[in-house]
Amino acid sequence: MEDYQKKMEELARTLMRQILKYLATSEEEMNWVGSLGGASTALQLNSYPMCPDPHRAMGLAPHTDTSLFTILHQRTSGLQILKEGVGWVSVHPVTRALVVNIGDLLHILSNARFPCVLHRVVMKEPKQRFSVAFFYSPPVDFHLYPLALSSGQIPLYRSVSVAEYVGKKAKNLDKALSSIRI
Ligand SMILES: O=C(O)CCC(=O)C(=O)O
Ligand SMILES: [Fe+2]
Repeated sequence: MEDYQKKMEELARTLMRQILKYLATSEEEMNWVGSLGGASTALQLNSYPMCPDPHRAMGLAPHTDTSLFTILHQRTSGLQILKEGVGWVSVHPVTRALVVNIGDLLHILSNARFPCVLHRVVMKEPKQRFSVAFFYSPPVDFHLYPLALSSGQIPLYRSVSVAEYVGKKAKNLDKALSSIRI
């Protein structure tokens, strides 16, 4: 497990660097990743027991993750994401592939260019489900705000510390993002 967490930390840092490059973040703002050496990470093992009548079983209620992003390992079906204009779409496991779910903090940081994804777990099959979620976030005292705005682009969100945002999310799950909207 420790080894897996270390590998995920390396992967998350690489991904974060690529995302910031894609967003055309300035040199100064890029230093931000350096400071993510002290990123806050968590590994969560999820188990969804088998239910003989899957129609009566609830997996995981719809939510967005509070992280920058979450790297998910899954071997059985059940995960669904909400696709705008389409509805709930299943994300089936692919051998040797990981799923990356964008969370609220990257949504804010990227000024909604990397939108967070609403997802849930449904237990349609009479089969136990396991998943391993690696949450990648800045340190709790970190203040984040929309980065890499070109001239004329307006920030959609005000600056917020990770701790403040986590508090808002705990109080008001689905209204946290809109509560910091400018
Ligand atoms: O089990 C899953 O695939 C979803 C887990 C998840 O969304 C979470 O832990 O936040
Ligand atoms: Fe999640």
